[in-house]
Amino acid sequence: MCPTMNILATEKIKENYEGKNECKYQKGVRHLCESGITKIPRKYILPISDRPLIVKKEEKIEENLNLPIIDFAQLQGPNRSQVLKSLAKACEEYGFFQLVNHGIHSDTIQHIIEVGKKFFELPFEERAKYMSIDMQAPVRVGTSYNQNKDGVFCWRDFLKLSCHSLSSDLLSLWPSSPVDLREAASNYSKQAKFLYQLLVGAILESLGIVNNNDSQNLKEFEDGSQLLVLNCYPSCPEPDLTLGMPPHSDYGLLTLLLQDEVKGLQIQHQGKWLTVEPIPNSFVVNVGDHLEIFSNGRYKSVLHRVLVNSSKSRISVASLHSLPYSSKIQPSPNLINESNPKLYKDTDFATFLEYISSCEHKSKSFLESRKLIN
Ligand SMILES: O=C(O)CCC(=O)C(=O)O
Ligand SMILES: [Fe+2]
Repeated sequence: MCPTMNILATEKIKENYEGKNECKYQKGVRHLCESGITKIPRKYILPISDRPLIVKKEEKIEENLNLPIIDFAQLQGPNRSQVLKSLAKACEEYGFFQLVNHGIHSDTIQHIIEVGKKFFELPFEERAKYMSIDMQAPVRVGTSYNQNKDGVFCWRDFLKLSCHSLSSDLLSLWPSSPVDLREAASNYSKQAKFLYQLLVGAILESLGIVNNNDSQNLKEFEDGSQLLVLNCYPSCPEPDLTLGMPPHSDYGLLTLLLQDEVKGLQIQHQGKWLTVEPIPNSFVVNVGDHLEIFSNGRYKSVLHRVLVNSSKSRISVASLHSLPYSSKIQPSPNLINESNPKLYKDTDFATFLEYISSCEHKSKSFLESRKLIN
């Protein structure tokens, strides 16, 4: 064989090999781990500058963050105005808070986490029935952040369930295994939605927006979209080379996040990545891009990411809430005046979907693209 032919043949073999591997990675991290790996494949290795700095326990300089705590029971009682001030401060300074005494029973919380664990333990073929690369599919099992576009994959598998109008038609599309998934997820999502509605009312009040005829129809905030995302981060043999989720902000108004007892969530605060300490049965609540836009930049949609670890897998359940898919999202006219000019372009859900499906994940790029002044 002449040397050129030799090079071409080698290239072809390499292409085939990589093509085959690409296909393997699309099947998710659990599937990959089931083959008994001891090193992570190149596909998951981040460039050095994007890798997390994982601090060993013995070194004791890990930076943990106690997020502001909002006591939901207090918010509903005579101290409401005081709690609203703390809520506003948390949304301005951190974009995050932990919500305690929220009234959702710990059994409901444990049930959805258990069901999540069981789902990801199902045989690959069972989970694969729900795999789809269509970002708008009402039920979607997938991997990484945006598996259609990500150059480097992240160490996450997920199940996304659209919860818009929990009709029996919609529920029949949800996974039938584990047997109690539909019941646990619909029960949980209804309660999370109710909590969100009360919270978003408090957020609007904290912004000084009251329900009057001049303001956007506030019903839109309550009757909007909801997406439940069950995240599974399997234990990882080389956690310092990859991430469970890359730095990102959430697109919606508010995200209510449950995490199990394994830590991993980090938020960016004053230029540092700080680990959020899990509080059992509490929610981590964060401001999304739509709320930053609506509040004309007063409340911050903050970058966060997820670390993985070598000994434990981790489950989290995010309930993402926003306006109805067809609504326009714009800075509230109530918050704009001569000294506070409009800072963001109007947007809608379709624009967001178009943006994320058309570019590789680049941290806060969607929100940045909506800014009028950079
Ligand atoms: O798993 C976590 O702690 C965070 C998940 C997250 O950021 C998301 O689902 O958007
Ligand atoms: Fe997130």
